[in-house]
Amino acid sequence: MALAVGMRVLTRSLLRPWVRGPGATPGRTGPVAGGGDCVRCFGSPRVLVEPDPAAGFAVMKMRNPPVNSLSLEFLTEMLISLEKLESDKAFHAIIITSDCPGIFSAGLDLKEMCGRDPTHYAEYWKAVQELWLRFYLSHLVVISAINGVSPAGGCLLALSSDYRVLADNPKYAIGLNETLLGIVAPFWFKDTLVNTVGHRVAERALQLGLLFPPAEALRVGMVDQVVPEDQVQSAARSVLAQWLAIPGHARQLTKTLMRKPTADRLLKERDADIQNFVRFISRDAIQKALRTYLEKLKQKKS
Ligand SMILES: CCCC/C=C/CC(=O)SCCNC(=O)CCNC(=O)[C@H](O)C(C)(C)COP(=O)(O)OP(=O)(O)OC[C@H]1O[C@@H](n2cnc3c(N)ncnc32)[C@H](O)[C@@H]1OP(=O)(O)O
Repeated sequence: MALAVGMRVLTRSLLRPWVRGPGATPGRTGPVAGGGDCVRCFGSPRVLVEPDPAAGFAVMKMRNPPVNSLSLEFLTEMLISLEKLESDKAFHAIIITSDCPGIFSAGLDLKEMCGRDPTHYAEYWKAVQELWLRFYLSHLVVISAINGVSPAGGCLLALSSDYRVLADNPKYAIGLNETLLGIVAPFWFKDTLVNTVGHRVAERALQLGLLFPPAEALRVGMVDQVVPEDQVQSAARSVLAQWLAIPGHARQLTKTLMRKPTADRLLKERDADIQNFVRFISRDAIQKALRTYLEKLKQKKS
């Protein structure tokens, strides 16, 4: 409920210029790759959308510095931008990438899961579920141009897309590392990974909390392509051409056929999954583990 209200308010306040249409008042302007201003860009404080309606796609850039952690506000803004693009017939695809150097996304925001009350945990988890459901089932082609490290929730976001291009930098590891934090990836994180890399690879990766460097990620099928760092965006654009050449209705129905059973598992148990999360995350031992982990991240600097 709170999420729905939040989304309505944000939609009205942040995206109005685009709602009037690309031919009318331009949206927010900003620098784009290759120089110049992007007169049609729109978005919100944490999500910049660079639309190319003539080519049928938009680039969604995550910019929630320093690490694109998926806070409640950030999740909400991403959902709004996705909804906007989905409801505009000019768009058939999005490329999701990061505006934070070296980081695709650090995953769920640990501060949303630490030292808060059960109502907050429930609201947050519902937003996390919603993000996954919407990206996983989007009728748009979703390509991830992964230009940084992407642990846990960052990896889940990438796994929810249809195709993943990863920059070839040994620092850009990707994986579901929840066990390293002393927490357990929920069944729908696990299902998404199994659907991508198969049962055996997922079983080992999940138990050990493995973060795969690019060559390994490619080998196990966690990503589809590894390219030199300066070619991630162009490679994502190139691959889009192949996806967009397929008749849209056939591709969309096939995507639904492949993914709906996995999404339905969560949809059927959504409230129970929220209750489980709230119970689990509220435990003293889990709160202590998260605090210790956050502390370790801070100490790393000194
Ligand atoms: C049933 C329960 C299931 C719950 C499922 C959870 C899934 C998740 O996604 S849990 C989150 C898992 N994420 C991680 O383990 C990543 C943690 N972060 C890192 O490893 C590193 O930050 C990085 C490799 C992403 C980046 O390293 P870098 O050296 O560039 O930056 P840092 O100095 O480490 O961080 C800067 C700043 O950001 C804070 N931060 C980092 N990650 C998170 C996060 N996930 N949530 C909130 N805040 C985060 C970090 O503490 C630093 O903060 P300060 O500047 O205040 O010290």
